[in-house]
Amino acid sequence: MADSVTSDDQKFCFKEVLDAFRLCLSENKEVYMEHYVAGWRGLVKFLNTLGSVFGFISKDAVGKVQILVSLLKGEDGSHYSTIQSMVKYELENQLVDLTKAGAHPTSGCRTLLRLHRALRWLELFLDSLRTCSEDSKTSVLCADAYNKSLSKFHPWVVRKAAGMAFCLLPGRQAFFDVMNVGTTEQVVAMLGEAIPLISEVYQITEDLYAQHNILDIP
Ligand SMILES: CCCCCCCCCCCCC/C=C/[C@@H](O)[C@H](COP(=O)(O)O)NC(=O)CCCCCCCCCCCCCCC
Repeated sequence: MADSVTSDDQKFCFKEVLDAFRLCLSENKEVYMEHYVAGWRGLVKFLNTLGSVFGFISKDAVGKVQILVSLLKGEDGSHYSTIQSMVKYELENQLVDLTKAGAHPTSGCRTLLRLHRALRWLELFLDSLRTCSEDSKTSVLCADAYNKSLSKFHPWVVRKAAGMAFCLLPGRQAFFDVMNVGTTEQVVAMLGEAIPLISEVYQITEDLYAQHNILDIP
C-alpha cells in the first residue's frame, strides 16, 4: 500500500499544470515567473513520460526553464518576480539583444519568448484534445496545432524532427491516462478549466511583448 502511494506521488498529474497556471496571475494581471516556470516544469514532466523520442524537445524546454529559474534565483532575482518586471528591468538595462544575436543570448526576455510561442501551440493542442472525438489521432491534432503556431518560428530541420516525433504520440485514450486525471469526462472538464487560464496568461504576455516591440527578439 505504502509503495503504491509513493509511486502515485511521483506520477505526473495534469492538475499540477492547472494549479500552476491558476496561480500565475496577480490581482493586477501580472504574470508570476515562479508559477509560470512551475507550469512548464509540469509540462516537461508529462513530455518525459512519453519516451525518449521527445528528448530533444524536452531538453530544449528544460534548458529554457533553467535559464529563467537561475535568473529568478540569482542576485537580481527581485527583478524577475513577474514577466512585467523582467521586461522592464532587462530593457531599461540593455540586457536584451533586440535586433541581432549578440551579448545576451540567454536574456530572460528572449528565453521566455520561446516558451511563450510554445504556449500558443499548447493552447491550440489542448483545445483540440478537449473537443476531439474518440477516434481522433493525437498525432494529427498535435501537428495541426503546431502548424498553426510554433512551426513558423522553426527552421525546416526542427519542423521535420517535430513532425516525426508527433507520429509516435500515444493514442487519445493512452494520452488521457498519462494525464492521470480520471475518466474521460474528468479530463475534458479539467482541460476546460485549464485552457482559459493558459489563454489569459498567453494573451497578457503577447500584449506586453507587443507593447514593447519585442516579439521578434532573435
Ligand atoms: C505532446 C507532445 C508534443 C510536444 C510538441 C511540442 C511542440 C514541438 C516543439 C519542437 C521543438 C524542438 C526543439 C528545439 C527547439 C528550439 O530550436 C526552439 C527555438 O529555441 P532557440 O531560439 O533557443 O534555438 N525552441 C522552442 O521553440 C521552444 C520549444 C519548447 C517546447 C516545449 C514543449 C513542451 C511540451 C509539453 C507537452 C505537454 C502536453 C500536455 C498535454 C496534456
